[in-house]
Amino acid sequence: MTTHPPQVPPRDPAARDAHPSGPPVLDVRHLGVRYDDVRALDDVTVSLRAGSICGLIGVNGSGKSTLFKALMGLVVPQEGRVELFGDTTASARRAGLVAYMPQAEEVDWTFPVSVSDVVAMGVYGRLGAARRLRPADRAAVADSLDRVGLADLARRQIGQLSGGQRKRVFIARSIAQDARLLLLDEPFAGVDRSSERTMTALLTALRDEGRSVLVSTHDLAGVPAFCDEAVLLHRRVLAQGDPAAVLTQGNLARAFGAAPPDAVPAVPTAARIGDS
Ligand SMILES: Nc1ncnc2c1ncn2[C@@H]1O[C@H](COP(=O)(O)OP(=O)(O)OP(=O)(O)O)[C@@H](O)[C@H]1O
Repeated sequence: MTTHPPQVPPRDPAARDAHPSGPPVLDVRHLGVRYDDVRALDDVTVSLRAGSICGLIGVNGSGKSTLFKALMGLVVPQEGRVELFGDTTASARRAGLVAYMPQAEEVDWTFPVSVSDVVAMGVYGRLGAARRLRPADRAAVADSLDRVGLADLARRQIGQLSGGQRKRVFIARSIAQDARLLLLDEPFAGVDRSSERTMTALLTALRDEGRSVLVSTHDLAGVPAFCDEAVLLHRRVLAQGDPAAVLTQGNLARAFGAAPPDAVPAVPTAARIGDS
């Protein structure tokens, strides 16, 4: 049983206006990443301003996960540079400014930690040498779990949660951390429509607080309503900007080989794109 599932908030332009565009929170210039002879990213230039949600779209193998890993310093690019909040990734991570949710299969869910332990990892960075949770830290953990509707599951082992609940635990951890930039690699993969709606509502609320989100997704039809910006990736950036301008038939045809007829934004039903 979960508690207090967040409601889908209406889009609030006033809240967006409270966070005018300033310096980018994420600034990637001419990034190139190779794995031996596989060129995963080539001359990728992307930026994201504060208080916006950017959808990262591309077929399997187009380089989305590699981009997240390069942003987190988990792969070393051969070309170009990454700046987060005008500084290096290492500095942004040390300052707790950035949180990363890898794809589910990259996480060891059998690790013997509770839901609450995982969320508490978000506050460890700001603890002193003793690394002991203070009352305020425990309150931050509890509040974060409550916010994602998982307070009742705090003591459960992380592997005993459903796929959608696990994703919400990661979001709770980033809330406890007070991260300003969330990097989410396919958070909607394998979750049902209701859980997806719960998560998009949460992320929209976090965006309205001025946080920024880069999120990879195969749910093209959901992008225009959910995202402020979109990036279409196919090893290179094929298009970026306003979702309606990015998700054109022509751009989708370039990204997916042929534009999937049910994947264009005008179609109300959600469409998921598999391997090309
Ligand atoms: N560790 C690795 N070693 C060698 N090649 C890799 C490695 N990781 C990824 N690749 C290759 O790099 C390219 C980009 O992979 P990446 O995982 O970034 O794509 P993706 O867009 O995230 O795919 P998906 O949607 O399937 O998650 C692919 O050709 C992939 O096979």
